[in-house]
Amino acid sequence: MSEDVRTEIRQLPKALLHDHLDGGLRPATIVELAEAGGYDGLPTTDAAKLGQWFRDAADSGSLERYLETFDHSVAVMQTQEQLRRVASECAQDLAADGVVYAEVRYAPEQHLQAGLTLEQVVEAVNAGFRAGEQASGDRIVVRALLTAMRHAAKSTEIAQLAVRYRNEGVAGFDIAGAEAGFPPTRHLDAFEYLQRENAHFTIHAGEAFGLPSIWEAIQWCGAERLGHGVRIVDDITDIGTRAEKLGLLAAYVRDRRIPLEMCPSSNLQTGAADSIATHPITHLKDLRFRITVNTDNRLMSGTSMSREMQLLVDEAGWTVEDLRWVTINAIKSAFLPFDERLAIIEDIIKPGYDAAMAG
Ligand SMILES: O=c1[nH]cnc2c1ncn2[C@H]1C[C@H](O)[C@@H](CO)O1
Ligand SMILES: [Zn+2]
Repeated sequence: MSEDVRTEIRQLPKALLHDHLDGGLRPATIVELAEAGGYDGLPTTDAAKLGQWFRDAADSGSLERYLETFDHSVAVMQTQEQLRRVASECAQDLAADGVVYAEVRYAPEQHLQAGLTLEQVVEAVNAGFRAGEQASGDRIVVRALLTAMRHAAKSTEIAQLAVRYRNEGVAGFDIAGAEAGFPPTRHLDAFEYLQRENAHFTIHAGEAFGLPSIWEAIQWCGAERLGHGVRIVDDITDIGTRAEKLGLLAAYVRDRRIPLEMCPSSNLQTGAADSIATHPITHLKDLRFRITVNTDNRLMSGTSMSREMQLLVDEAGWTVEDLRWVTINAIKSAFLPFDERLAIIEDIIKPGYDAAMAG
C-alpha cells in the first residue's frame, strides 16, 4: 500500500463506537501521572518501553490476561485532575486521527480508589472530553458510555448514573470484563431499568464466549448493539463460500440490522481471531451484516482507527468504498438523536469521502 493511501485513510472522516478510555492512554502520560501521584507499580518508567510492555502483555491469547494490564492504567485515573487530562488527551488523539464522532467507554466504579464519588468521576471525564473537543477545534464530537463490570454488582447503580447524565454527554451504557462465567442476564435488572427509561445500551458479547452470550444479550437483555459479536459466525455454515446458511440467531442479527462493534486487532490479542486476513469481519461485511470497525484499546493494541482500517485494506482486501460503508454504518448505529446522526452523515462523512475519492 502506497504512502498516499496511508495518508488518505488518516484524512478520511471516521466514526468510532467502541473505544475504552482506560485502554487508550498515552504511555508518556501514564509515566507522568504515576510519578506525580506516587503510583510505583509500573513495570517500567520509560514511556516507549511501557507502550511496548502493554502491547506484549496484552498479546496473551486470553481475555482474562489481557484485562490484567488495565490495573496500571486504572491506577493513574483516580483523581478528577487525572481523569480530566486522560479524557482530554483521548479526544485530541482521536481527532488527530481523523475521528469525527466517538463513543468512549469506561467503568466509573473503577475510579473510586482515592475517594471520588461516581458523580465526580463522570463530571471529570465529561469536562475532559469537552476540553479535548475544544482543543481540537471542535473537529470531533465525543460521547461517553458508562460501563459496569460484569463480575461486580454495581450495574443498576451505573445504569442510573448513565440516565442521570444522559443530557450531559453520556450517550449510553455497557457491560465489560471477563465474559466466560458472567452472562449478561446477571445484569437483567439494569437492562430492564434502562429499557423503561428509553435509554441506549450495548453489551460486550460473543468475544471470549460464544452464541449463548450473544443470544442472552439480544433476546433477554435487549441490547441495541453488540460489543465484538464476532462469534456470531458460529451460527453460519459454509462461511466464505457464497452458499452460506445463517442459523436463526445470525439471521435475526442481520435482519434486525443489529450493529456489531468489531475490533480486529484486539481480537487477535485475546485469541478471538487468528489473523486480520481471516478475521470474520470480512465475511460478515460481504454478507451485509451491520458491521463497524473499532479500536477497543489503542494502548494495548498499539492501534488507531486509521491503523485498523489500513490493516483491513492491506491484509483483507478492503476498498475505500468498504471503509465508507462501515463509517456510515457506525453513524447510523450511534447513540445520538436521529437528526444529529443524519447531519454527520450528510455534512461530514459523505463530503469527506467524495473529496477523497475524487482526488
Ligand atoms: O475487549 C474487552 N472485553 C471485555 N472487557 C474489556 C475489553 N476491553 C476492555 N475491557 C474492560 C477493561 C476496562 O477496565 C473496562 C472498562 O473500560 O473494560
Ligand atoms: Zn471492549
